[in-house]
Amino acid sequence: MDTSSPRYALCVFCGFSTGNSPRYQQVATELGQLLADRRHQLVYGAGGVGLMGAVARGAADRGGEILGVIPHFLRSREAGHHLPPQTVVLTDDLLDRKRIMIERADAFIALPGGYGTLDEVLEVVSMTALGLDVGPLVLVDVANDWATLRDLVRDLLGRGFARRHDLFHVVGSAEEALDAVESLLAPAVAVNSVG
Ligand SMILES: C/C(=C\CNc1ncnc2c1ncn2[C@@H]1O[C@H](COP(=O)(O)O)[C@@H](O)[C@H]1O)CO
Repeated sequence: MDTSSPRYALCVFCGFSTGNSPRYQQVATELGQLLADRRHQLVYGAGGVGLMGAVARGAADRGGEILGVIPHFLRSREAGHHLPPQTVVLTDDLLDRKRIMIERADAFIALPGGYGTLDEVLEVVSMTALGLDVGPLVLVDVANDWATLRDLVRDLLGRGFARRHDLFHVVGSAEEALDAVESLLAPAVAVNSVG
């Protein structure tokens, strides 16, 4: 087995703030560490602050491979003082950043965040709803963070403005998130396969 190349490129969306509880940073760090331990590449928004920084430092501490994608205008604002080593792709704007992160990823994991995170999550949700196979999306609940999104989906379904309810998965820990994406990405094994 080739152990040098990453297994999957996993894009993590999350806030450039830390949130109101230390638990958010703990989970973000753990996600970065586990992602690297399991030999996945981290694709993310190239930030060194907030949860973005915590995920990246977690991955870097364990020798993980990191691809950061960020527009020129955000680079100094979101780099902070503890940006770990990574390959950086500079983009002209936020739309290009989002497109490149989505193109480069096999699957998506979202931690809690603000408007930017919500925008990225909804981009993947709406692309999947349109039948574009961008990869599975797993949301990590740290403190019931995704309840309002689930309520919104229920509301859209109830009012006849959405048809699919299976556009993302919600889990309760970093480990469950990685278990979920790995099983969703694993090639199906044919029941009658030999060897
Ligand atoms: C696509 C455009 C506006 C929509 N807003 C955003 N789109 C993509 N990324 C964004 C947007 N606003 C902030 N961001 C970045 O997301 C990261 C996480 O931010 P959060 O708000 O803490 O969740 C961070 O890098 C933000 O800069 C305009 O064309």
